Amino acid sequence: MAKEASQGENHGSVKPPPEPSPLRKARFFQANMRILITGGAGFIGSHLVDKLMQNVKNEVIVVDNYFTGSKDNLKQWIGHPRFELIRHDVTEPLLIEVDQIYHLACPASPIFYKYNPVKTIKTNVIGTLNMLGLAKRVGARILLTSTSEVYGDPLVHPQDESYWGNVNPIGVRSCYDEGKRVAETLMFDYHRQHGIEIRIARIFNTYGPRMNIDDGRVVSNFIAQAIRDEPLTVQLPGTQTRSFCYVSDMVDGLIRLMEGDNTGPINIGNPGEFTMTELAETVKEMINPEVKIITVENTPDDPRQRKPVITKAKELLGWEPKVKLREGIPLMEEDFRQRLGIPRKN
Ligand SMILES: NC(=O)c1ccc[n+]([C@@H]2O[C@H](COP(=O)([O-])OP(=O)(O)OC[C@H]3O[C@@H](n4cnc5c(N)ncnc54)[C@H](O)[C@@H]3O)[C@@H](O)[C@H]2O)c1
Ligand SMILES: O=c1ccn([C@@H]2O[C@H](COP(=O)(O)OP(=O)(O)O[C@H]3OC[C@@H](O)[C@H](O)[C@H]3O)[C@@H](O)[C@H]2O)c(=O)[nH]1
Repeated sequence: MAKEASQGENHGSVKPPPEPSPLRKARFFQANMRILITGGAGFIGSHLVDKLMQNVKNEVIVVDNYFTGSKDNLKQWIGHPRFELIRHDVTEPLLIEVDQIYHLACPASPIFYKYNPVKTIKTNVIGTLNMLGLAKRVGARILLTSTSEVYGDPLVHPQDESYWGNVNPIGVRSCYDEGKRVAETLMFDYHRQHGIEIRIARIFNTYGPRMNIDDGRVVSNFIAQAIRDEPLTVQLPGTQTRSFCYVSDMVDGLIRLMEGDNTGPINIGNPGEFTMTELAETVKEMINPEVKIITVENTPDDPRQRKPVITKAKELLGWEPKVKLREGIPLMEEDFRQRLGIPRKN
């Protein structure tokens, strides 16, 4: 039996994991840890690279197809002897030797994941199968960045990991929501059938520097709009809620999950809950009190409420978020102002 503890109810019997590379057991030659990050040129992925590269015992390999990510996010590491960057689409098989896989590759902003929904499903299903196949061949541990969207438009509030969700299987968000649900299923089937060491993080809305300025997600939209003196676009009804986690807290949680003994799924998010109207008012007050707030049409199936229960993350990972929304917004504003070339008014 694998030693790690599965979360949730009965996950069935688990085969022993495949053998990792003999280098891991070498007595005299202690090799570096080789860590693959799929989607590492994106927002969360590039912050994860920064953190993992701080450990001189880590070698980091990023694969990305640059659909929503950019080499710019990794420019400080290009050419570093412990860093490699590969242009690759995870829907194609990948044959490399690694010890850990952080599998993030997938467009995350609704406007991007809805742009080519069939590709989004392929990325979640075929991409995750390919990464699990790689994990099986080389005996690597694999972490999937799943999402709070597996809870759909939740009928239970706040959401803990035992909730099975309320997802429309045929809606415009389903390519992402159902794609991630299948990805979680594949992770557990490879775990039970082949003994793969898996970790599943259910990430709640995350924000911070380096988000695409035209990413379309709410925090980046509001901050860019406030800086550009454009009205903040609250999608109706404005009473829908989200809970926003700062990216450094998120990266800390992901690494703790990877290094710990629990498969998950584990919610990683900040339980501070805000309506979109409250968020707009906060951004207005903090960045540009002159700016207008307007309401605009929403898109179908927008979840009405979302807030994580993080008891498991606290108890099993010793993790909880440190950065409050009012502390994170100025850090993101600073980054956006630099990239947009718009200094603060006096
Ligand atoms: N940011 C959030 O609020 C949030 C919330 C829940 C889950 N997540 C998950 O975290 C992960 C990262 O999200 P993010 O916010 O950094 O998004 P992002 O769009 O900035 O990053 C995703 C990265 O994956 C790459 N990618 C997409 N499809 C690919 C493919 N087929 N092959 C190779 N690379 C591909 C993109 O180019 C990009 O660099 C995603 O899996 C997302 O579902 C994010
Ligand atoms: O300009 C905007 C953009 C968005 N919104 C609203 O803000 C809320 C959040 O929308 P976002 O697009 O930022 O993100 P969502 O919460 O809908 O989805 C996200 O959830 C978690 C992750 O898996 C993904 O990053 C993404 O799917 C929604 O209610 C949306 O209607 C606005 O009010 N104005």
